[in-house]
Amino acid sequence: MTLKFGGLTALDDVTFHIEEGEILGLIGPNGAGKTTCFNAITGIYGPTSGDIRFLGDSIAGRKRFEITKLGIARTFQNIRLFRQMTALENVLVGADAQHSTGMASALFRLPKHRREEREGHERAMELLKFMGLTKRADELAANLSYGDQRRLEIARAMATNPKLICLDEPAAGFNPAEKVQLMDLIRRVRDQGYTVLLIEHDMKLVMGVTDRIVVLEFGKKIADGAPAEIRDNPAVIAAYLGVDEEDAS
Ligand SMILES: Nc1ncnc2c1ncn2[C@@H]1O[C@H](COP(=O)(O)OP(=O)(O)OP(=O)(O)O)[C@@H](O)[C@H]1O
Repeated sequence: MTLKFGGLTALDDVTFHIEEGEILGLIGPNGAGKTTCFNAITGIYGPTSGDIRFLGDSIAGRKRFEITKLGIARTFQNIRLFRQMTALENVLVGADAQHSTGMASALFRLPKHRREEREGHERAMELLKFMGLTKRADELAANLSYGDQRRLEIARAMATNPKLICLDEPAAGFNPAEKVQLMDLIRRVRDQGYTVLLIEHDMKLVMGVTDRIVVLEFGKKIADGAPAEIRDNPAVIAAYLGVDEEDAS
């Protein structure tokens, strides 16, 4: 796809694919187009030209809720939780995206709606448990620690029952020990049957957790391969020269 903002080409004829069940890393220096890619995949922007296909369907330019229903979920670089809702309620909002019953059955509390509500609650508690947040279920999201908020965002994304989950810099602000835990968590997410697309600046984390990596620079794809190939790729090394030591390590 190509995606332009006025005169600026944020994505220039970028092509890549994601295999079912893989953890794909999307990396590149600041401004390379990674978040724009996520925004196009999740329906925030439509591509200027080209196409995005998901399980055989074109999703380019579709509405966000349609894309969620088709099975793509995401987290954001800057945490976007409902801060005045509890952890559990945040996850329930995610689960609501998949409810098949509408307003009328909610108003009249029809049996199917009640069943969906009960199942949604059970699933939300399972997800909180998976994230190690069971004890935080009734706390306001705003009062959770930073790490717990990041994990809650992932739980909320998983609650929409996606096939593909897109994580935008999930390790931002984490210390090394938290990053190791996050790598383990991302692997466990994949092992539960989800496909994972990951934007991350921390090279150690990306190299350690992904099956394959796509590298963008100035809106163009400059490499696509296994972590070991990417690490030794001269174009990638050149793209990263001059960035912070932490990003390059
Ligand atoms: N809504 C927008 N309007 C105009 N320009 C935008 C918009 N969103 C992104 N851009 C521009 O598109 C380019 C790619 O930005 P993008 O945020 O996708 O990069 P990124 O690789 O995610 O960077 P970072 O690692 O800093 O998050 C940048 O030049 C950015 O300024």
